[in-house]
Amino acid sequence: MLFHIRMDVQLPPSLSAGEAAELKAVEKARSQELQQQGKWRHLWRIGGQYSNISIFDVESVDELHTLVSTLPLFPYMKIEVLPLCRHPSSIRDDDR
Ligand SMILES: O=C(O)C[C@H]1C=CC(=O)O1
Repeated sequence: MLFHIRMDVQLPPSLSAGEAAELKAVEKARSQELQQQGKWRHLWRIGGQYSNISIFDVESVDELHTLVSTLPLFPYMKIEVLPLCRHPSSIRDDDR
């Protein structure tokens, strides 16, 4: 199952620069692990914003929820999820 996800990050001003850097490093490692596993299929920065557009490829809504809600930055992100279905006119075999 594919999901289009938008993540808007808002770190609290109370977080020190060191704490923010550590959190971002842990988040980066986790996101790269999920990308290696093929779960986090695409990751794009939205220009000019601390936000991304991602495509997740998971087995279920429960799996999606578990992966997203355990991201280190989850407490500091607003997340929007759109479930994706195969378009009948798509020429791409992996669009499912
Ligand atoms: O930077 C972000 O968009 C938030 C998050 C997603 C991947 C990552 O390394 O951080």
